Amino acid sequence: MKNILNQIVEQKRIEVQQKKQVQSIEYLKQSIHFLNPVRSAKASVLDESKTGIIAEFKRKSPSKGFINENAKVEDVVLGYEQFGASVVSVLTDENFFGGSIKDLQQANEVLSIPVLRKDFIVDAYQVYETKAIGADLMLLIAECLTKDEVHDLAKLAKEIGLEVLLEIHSEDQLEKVNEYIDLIGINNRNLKTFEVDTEKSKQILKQLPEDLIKVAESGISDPEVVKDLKAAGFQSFLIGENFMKNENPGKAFQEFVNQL
Ligand SMILES: O=P(O)(O)OC[C@@H](O)[C@@H](O)c1c[nH]c2ccccc12
Repeated sequence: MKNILNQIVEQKRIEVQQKKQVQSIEYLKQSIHFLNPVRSAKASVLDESKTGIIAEFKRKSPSKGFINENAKVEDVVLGYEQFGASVVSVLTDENFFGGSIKDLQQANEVLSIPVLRKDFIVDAYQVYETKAIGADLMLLIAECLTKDEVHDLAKLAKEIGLEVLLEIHSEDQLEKVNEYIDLIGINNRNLKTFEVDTEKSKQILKQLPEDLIKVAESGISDPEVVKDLKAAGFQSFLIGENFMKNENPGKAFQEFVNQL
């Protein structure tokens, strides 16, 4: 049986082919020349006046179903920013996460802090698109890409002025890290089985290159876990559902941060 990640990537490739028919890659390339330079996520995460948290806007997920279907982007992300988020992550995948490019653009318009495009990037077209919609950095998921694909997509991202977060969840994916990666995320959640294991993330952390910003991703709902991961050496924490499951995610974020 196919796991969820394979299904998502298969669907994504079809989606990208369809998009290319509607708007050519040349058109996207031209439109990015007029954009502002990126707000650096690396710098924002290291900024001591902020929390190091990458707070996520996520309406639904394959593991949980609907979390907060009708949340208003501006309200949520402004709450995140106001109470000390370093970066805001916005899901743009529609089929599996209920997100959209529009959600990201709306977040981007109101925020001063950097915006991460959270999607399944498998094609150069999506890298240009990420820049064209105004995101500051993009996610690459090691599990869905070969070493060469990670290299080529990350290199292109850097060339057009995007930062790159590479997500891994096992030691053997470390070989996919290259000089174009700015932040490395260790996913506590196995995307195939949905199990969460922060102890394993701490083990992998020990083997990461010194100069990369280290992000612990997924399944975090307890401020004590953030403290523990920080003590282990993580500089940043990607948290979504724990905030989004509340009617007022910005307020939930504030309450969480007060306990750090
Ligand atoms: O909602 P959580 O458990 O706090 O997790 C956030 C984030 O890490 C998760 O959404 C995520 C991590 N890697 C991904 C890859 C694609 C889509 C989503 C994700």
